[in-house]
Amino acid sequence: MKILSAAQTRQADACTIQEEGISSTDLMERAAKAFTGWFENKFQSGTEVHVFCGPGNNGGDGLAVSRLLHERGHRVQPYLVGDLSKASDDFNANLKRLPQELQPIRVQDAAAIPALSKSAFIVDALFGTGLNRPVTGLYAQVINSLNSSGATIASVDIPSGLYTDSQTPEEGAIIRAHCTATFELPKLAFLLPQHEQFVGEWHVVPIGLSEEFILGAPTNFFCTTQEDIQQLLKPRRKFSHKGMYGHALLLCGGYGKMGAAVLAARACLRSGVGLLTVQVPQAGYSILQTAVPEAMTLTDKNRRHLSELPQGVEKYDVIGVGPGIGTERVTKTAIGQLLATSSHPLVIDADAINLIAASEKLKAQLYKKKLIFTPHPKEFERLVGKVKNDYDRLQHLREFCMEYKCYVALKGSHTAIGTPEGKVYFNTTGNPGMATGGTGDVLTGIITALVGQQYTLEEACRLGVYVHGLAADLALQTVGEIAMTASDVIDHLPRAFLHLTQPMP
Ligand SMILES: NC(=O)C1=CN([C@@H]2O[C@H](COP(=O)(O)OP(=O)(O)OC[C@H]3O[C@@H](n4cnc5c(N)ncnc54)[C@H](OP(=O)(O)O)[C@@H]3O)[C@@H](O)[C@H]2O)[C@@H](O)CC1
Ligand SMILES: [K+]
Repeated sequence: MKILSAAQTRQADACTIQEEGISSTDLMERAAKAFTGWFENKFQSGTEVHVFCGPGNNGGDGLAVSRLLHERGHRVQPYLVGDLSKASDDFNANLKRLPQELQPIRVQDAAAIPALSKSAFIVDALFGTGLNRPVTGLYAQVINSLNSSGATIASVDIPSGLYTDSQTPEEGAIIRAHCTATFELPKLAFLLPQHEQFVGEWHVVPIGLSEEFILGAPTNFFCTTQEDIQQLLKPRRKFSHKGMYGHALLLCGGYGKMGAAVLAARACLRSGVGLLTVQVPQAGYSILQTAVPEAMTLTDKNRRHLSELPQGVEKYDVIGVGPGIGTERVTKTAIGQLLATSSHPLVIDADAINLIAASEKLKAQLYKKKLIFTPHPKEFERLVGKVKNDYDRLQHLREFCMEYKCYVALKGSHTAIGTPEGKVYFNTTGNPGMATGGTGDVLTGIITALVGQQYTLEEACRLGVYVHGLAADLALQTVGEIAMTASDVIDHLPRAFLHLTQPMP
């Protein structure tokens, strides 16, 4: 699913109106109906709803939503905030459509801002994608007052005051919504961790914008949906054997961190790899053989750390490296050898990233390789330097991937996968239960297995990240967020793959 800019969203709006031969008020009615349907589904009927409308079309949506909720039996109070001399045509059209018994309250100065109780429901329709400067003055006072009321806030399209696709200036007030229903496509701002407190839980509500326009609109940003993933997934062939699903090598584990190797290996095997060999320091031999009997185990000459590559390293289809390996000098040398000699796709995680980030010599060896990096934000900053904010991080992600022609799965609530073409795919599965030691090792194992099965590097990243999050979402139902461990994620990989191979409803 594409993510469009605010300007493109306006164009999509205009294009739809022209294509369908409808008026902009008709499209607004569609949007308001979609929002109202979502709102009623989410909250019980008969609730008292306070709808705050700004002067533009977002405010127009608010007025139409007020009328529709009123018709559905809710107690509704619309508010018209600020100077309405410049109100949009569709705002005015919907103001006229308000029934007699719905008298809007004008809020033209701070004294008129109502004090709302915690139990109230607020619909935030002050500003949408047409916001063109930070919100200050009376509008900011209203926003601050709504935020501090403790009432439940549902935003129309986007929390008012938040910029759709660029950094909101510090001085701008922003609604802190509990939930946001956005029209047709997700907005870039929703996918960035720095906006968690504003956007809350978000939902996309379709309003039938021109498919043709969306298809042709250029963008670098995408959200991965289940449908996208199901189209990527390759069924296993009837006349197949283990040789057809790749032989993966994992270089993982170190003294005191053998768990990382066990987790990566188990996840790799649960993700369909044909054969798996794991090379661990000598101290890990019995651990691996006992914990993961399906894997073949090789031992390093070093007792505690990775220090060498196995013989015949060319025979593997893919190599996953990093979980639990530490940053010893001997390990750095081995990583250097791997980068210098290997022509295989490499999945690089954890301390392998840290070692590369700290060495210009290793970095210089990254060119012309088939590489996937799976850093968390701290590891990513070690690679690219300090970032100023989440938009800056995205820009660094794109630049790094374009420079080294590599893939980076930058882990987070919406893991962002950067590609050599400068595209970014945001993931849509996963939950806070995954914020626990070892889940990253699991992801390394999954992606390594998928590359081994001949998925392209891009497919392996998108599918791997998605199924990793989906397994955690399925685990949520039995273990919950607090108790979730990385092993729970592995244990739910079978159900996650099954879920993806079942036909869409
Ligand atoms: N696209 C779609 O698919 C559909 C979109 N729809 C809806 O339309 C929304 C976009 O509407 P929009 O373009 O009228 O912009 P909106 O956000 O209401 O604000 C613009 C107004 O605010 C003003 N203004 C701006 N910044 C300001 C500030 N900081 N402080 C103070 N004033 C400020 C600006 O006036 P200015 O002073 O700049 O002249 C102008 O009056 C969209 O989010 C969705 O809800 C649906 O109805 C149908 C399908
Ligand atoms: K809004």
